[in-house]
Order: sequence, then C-alpha cells, then structure tokens
Amino acid sequence: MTRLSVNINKIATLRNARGGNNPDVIKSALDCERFGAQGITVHPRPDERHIRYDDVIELKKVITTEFNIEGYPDDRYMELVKRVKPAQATLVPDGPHVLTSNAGWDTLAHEAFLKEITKELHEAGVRVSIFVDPDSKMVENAAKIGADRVELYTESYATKYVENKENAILPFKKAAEAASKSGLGLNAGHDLDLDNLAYLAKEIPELDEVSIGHALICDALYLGLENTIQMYLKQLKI
Ligand SMILES: CC(=O)[C@@H](O)[C@H](O)COP(=O)(O)O
Ligand SMILES: NCC(=O)COP(=O)(O)O
Repeated sequence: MTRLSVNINKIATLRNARGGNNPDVIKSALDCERFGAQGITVHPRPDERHIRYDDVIELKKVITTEFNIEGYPDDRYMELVKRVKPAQATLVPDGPHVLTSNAGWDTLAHEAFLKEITKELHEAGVRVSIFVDPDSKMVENAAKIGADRVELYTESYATKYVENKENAILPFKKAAEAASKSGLGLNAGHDLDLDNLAYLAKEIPELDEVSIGHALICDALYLGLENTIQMYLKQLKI
C-alpha cells in the first residue's frame, strides 16, 4: 500500500508569519504521526521562508516515522542531510528563488553531478530519491545514477486531471513502468489532493509513497488535521 508522508512546510509558513512558535512545527509533526501519517517531509529552502535548517535538526530528534528531506543538493543541504541522516533525501533541481518546485531533474544532463551526490548520501546511509518529470528516459537514467527511487513530479497530473483523468495519468503509468523495470522504488508528489489522489493510487499500485503538503494543510484548516489525515489514508486504500 502507498504510504503517506505529510509535508509540514506550510505549518512553518504560518508559524513564521508572526515570528513566534505558533503553530509549533515539532508538535504538529508528532500530531501528524499520531493521526496516522507514515512519514514527515520537509523542504528547507535557502531563504528559510518556511522550514528552517534548525527545525530539521530538532525534528530528527523526535520523529519516529520516515523522515524525508527534500531540496537542491548544495553544500548547505548536503551538510544538513549528512548530519541529520534522514531515511530519505529527495533531490530537487530548484533554483534558490523559485516560488515552489516547478520541474524534475534532467538526469542525463546532470548525470555526473547526481552520481557524485548520490554516492555521498549513500555513504551517509541515506536513501536517495530523484525528483523527475514523468519521462521514462529520465527515470531510467536515475537508475543508472544509482538512485534508490524516483519521485514523479505530479503537477501536470493534478492540472490535467480536472479535464481528463485518463489522459492525465498516461505518462505517469509509463514512467512507473520504467521505474519498476529499472528496479527503482516509486514516490510521487506535488499538488496531490483529496480529488486526484485515489485515482493515482488506484492506477499506479506500485507507488511506494506520496508526499503531500499544500492541499492537506489547507484542507486541515477546514476539516481538522486528524480528520484530514484519515481521509487521505482512505483515498490510498484500494
Ligand atoms: C519537491 C516538491 O514537489 C515540492 O512540492 C516541495 O516539496 C514543496 O515545496 P514548497 O512547500 O516550498 O512549495
Ligand atoms: N514532494 C511533494 C511534497 O512534498 C508536497 O508537495 P505539495 O503537496 O505541497 O504540492
């Protein structure tokens, strides 16, 4: 069954808005776990506009489910991940000033760089997932690089789902097949929500994990966090 990792970036966005500690990011992570989340995801960005590098260090001390740290593998990210040793590092090609993640890696063009980074993370005992668009060539080359998993960037699925879900899922099914043939584990994320999640999980049963933040935290404002996590988990039961 597909596991749900809750991305808590947006809780930190809210906290940072007032400069205090409300909502408490650490408590929120523990509550997500208590309510059934099977992992916690964070994506510290260089400007620390939501999750701060210090949050990541504190979170690691208390989290008991899988900890996933996403980010561009610059020196600061690598130092943090090697120190914290999460279950998984998800490598994302974001420039420092992007509003949010907006593309997957070109694993051919950046093969040598990603190979070196993957090797360093493996030496630190961290599982490596590479964020890619649903493109079989990019997936296959992630396997050549030595990654353990790929995370499929689902923004295009979420956008197209509204018009035509059968078309929206097609490239993702092909990419999932390429991952499976290449011996890679499979994650997915970005803009997944209560409308589009169940269909993704049903059509791609080999999906190991989804990481969901923005929509889940927005829904939680209306529905309450415990109730929201139960509803997401229900979407994953196929
Ligand atoms: C890697 C990815 O898919 C992103 O969704 C990211 O984790 C979210 O980052 P922000 O919370 O900064 O938009
Ligand atoms: N890897 C995707 C993620 O962590 C959350 O993306 P989103 O749900 O905030 O779009």
